[in-house]
Amino acid sequence: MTAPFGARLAGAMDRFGPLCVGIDPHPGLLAAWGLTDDVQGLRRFALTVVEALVGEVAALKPQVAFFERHGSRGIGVLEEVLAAVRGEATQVVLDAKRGDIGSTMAGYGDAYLAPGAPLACDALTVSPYLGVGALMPAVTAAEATGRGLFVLALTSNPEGALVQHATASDGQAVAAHVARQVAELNARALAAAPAALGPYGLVVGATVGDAVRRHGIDLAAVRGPLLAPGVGAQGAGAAELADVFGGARRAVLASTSRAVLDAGPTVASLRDAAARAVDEASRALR
Ligand SMILES: O=C(O)c1cc(=O)[nH]c(=O)n1[C@@H]1O[C@H](COP(=O)(O)O)[C@@H](O)[C@H]1O
Repeated sequence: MTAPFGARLAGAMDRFGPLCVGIDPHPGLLAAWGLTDDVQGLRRFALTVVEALVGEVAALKPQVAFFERHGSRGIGVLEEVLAAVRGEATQVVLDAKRGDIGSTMAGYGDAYLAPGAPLACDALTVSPYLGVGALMPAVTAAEATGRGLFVLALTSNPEGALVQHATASDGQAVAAHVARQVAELNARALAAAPAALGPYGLVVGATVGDAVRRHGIDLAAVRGPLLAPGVGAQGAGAAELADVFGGARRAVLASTSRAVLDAGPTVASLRDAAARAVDEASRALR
């Protein structure tokens, strides 16, 4: 790979605007598209989204659960999706939210971040709730291959607050610690290879209200991309994006799945819906 993930993503955001579209083949969406809830339907759905949106949006984000529910052949379709987007300007964020003890994280690093891995992606979503430090083998794997990670900090679902807003022994919120530790990873990576964005991002839902301000989290100091799900089906829009991210908004990659996927099954209608979502995100985050 030529440039590291943060530089590739920054380039794609400059070119296509600050939008990531999720590939979430829910059974209800397969039915709405007139597809069967099986591997054939899954394949048609996912490859139609790829055909419609590669070269149109900054990132695509396949959600592994909707591939895994079809077993090994569903994973085979995920491999096809990743192969179809690999090397394109549109980046692939694989949404697997992996998080485990360090020795197991090395296995996830091999699965998703190693060169030549069938499931290799540009960046992987990871969960820090076994400790940000436990993610280090994945950081090492990402660093070796110019890939990236998105670490969950403030998730878009209301249930996340109990854990993420909890106060650690030093009086800081758990999410603030996650942000600080990811900022340290980026500072190290950017010292070695300067770029517009570091390779380690945070996930901060567009639905989190004033949580960033309330917990004194300095998102700009992270110097990495801020993946903002919750746009569309979960209720957030332009106003919420502008409000949650404030001065860090230039680093935001707004993320939406159902709000665009609902427009299928045609390539043209998906492109139109994505173009409208790109416009809305661009205006909110300008
Ligand atoms: O990591 C994610 O992408 C993610 C984090 C989060 O805090 N909230 C969240 O909704 N997501 C994912 O983003 C997608 C949201 O889908 P829609 O609600 O249809 O836009 C789903 O695939 C979720 O798993």
